[in-house]
Amino acid sequence: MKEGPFVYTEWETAARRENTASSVAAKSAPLPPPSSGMMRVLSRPVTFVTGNAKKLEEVRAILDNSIPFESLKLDLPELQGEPEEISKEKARIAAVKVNGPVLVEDTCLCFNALNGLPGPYIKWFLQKTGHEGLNNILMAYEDKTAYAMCIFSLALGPTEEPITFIGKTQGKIVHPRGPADFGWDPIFQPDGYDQTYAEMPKEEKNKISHRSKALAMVKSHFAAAAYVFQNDGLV
Ligand SMILES: O=P(O)(O)OP(=O)(O)OP(=O)(O)OC[C@H]1O[C@@H](n2cnc3c(O)ncnc32)[C@H](O)[C@@H]1O
Ligand SMILES: [Mg+2]
Repeated sequence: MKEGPFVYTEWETAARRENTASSVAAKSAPLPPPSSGMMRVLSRPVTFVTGNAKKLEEVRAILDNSIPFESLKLDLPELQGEPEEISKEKARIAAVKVNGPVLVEDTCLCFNALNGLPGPYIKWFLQKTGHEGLNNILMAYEDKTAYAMCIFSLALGPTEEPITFIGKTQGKIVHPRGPADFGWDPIFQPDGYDQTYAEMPKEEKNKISHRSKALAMVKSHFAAAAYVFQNDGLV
């Protein structure tokens, strides 16, 4: 089947609307010429590639079957650089491995006192210093504010430029409270709440989280692009 261009125009509008409404940023690759109205056919559902079972759990709950996707547990390399570039490169690598459309996600925890660090390196900071260590780093600063950022990158194939979707939730770093079953959830208290992510019921976190804001944009993109799946999304 012949592949047509993306329907980007409407999505761009939707993205700007979202942006104003919720301070969520969406960025795309340089846009191709306006759509001729042809639909983009994907040979199969998008593969969400992650090595993190907790992320997958949240993505499943938030998407709730709104986008046909399958998942693949694969530990992709932890890259260095600016968060958006890391996420895009991750998508390129995943698309080559899967040889098809992929969605990947990179999560950052950014301390304002440290101009955004640890950011994409939070995984190592958490592993090496733990929740208390992360608090100790901030002892040198008055400013305990931080934001959680999630960057999804969608690559429709191994040679295609990934599109990114960014969701942010503002909050502050606190001493750990609540179950320690997902990353830095116990030390992140979102603005407007007196509970940490870890203390909140899952459904509540999924309503306001960095991940749900980014996924709202992914959903808008899929709705506007109206991709057609050759096998109707059934694998
Ligand atoms: O395979 P991938 O998808 O890369 O999964 P990962 O566990 O390596 O994840 P990242 O590279 O994005 O690193 C982010 C770190 O932040 C943690 N993390 C991700 N999302 C989180 C969330 O919503 N709440 C708390 N911790 C989170 C995660 O466990 C990692 O330690
Ligand atoms: Mg990773």
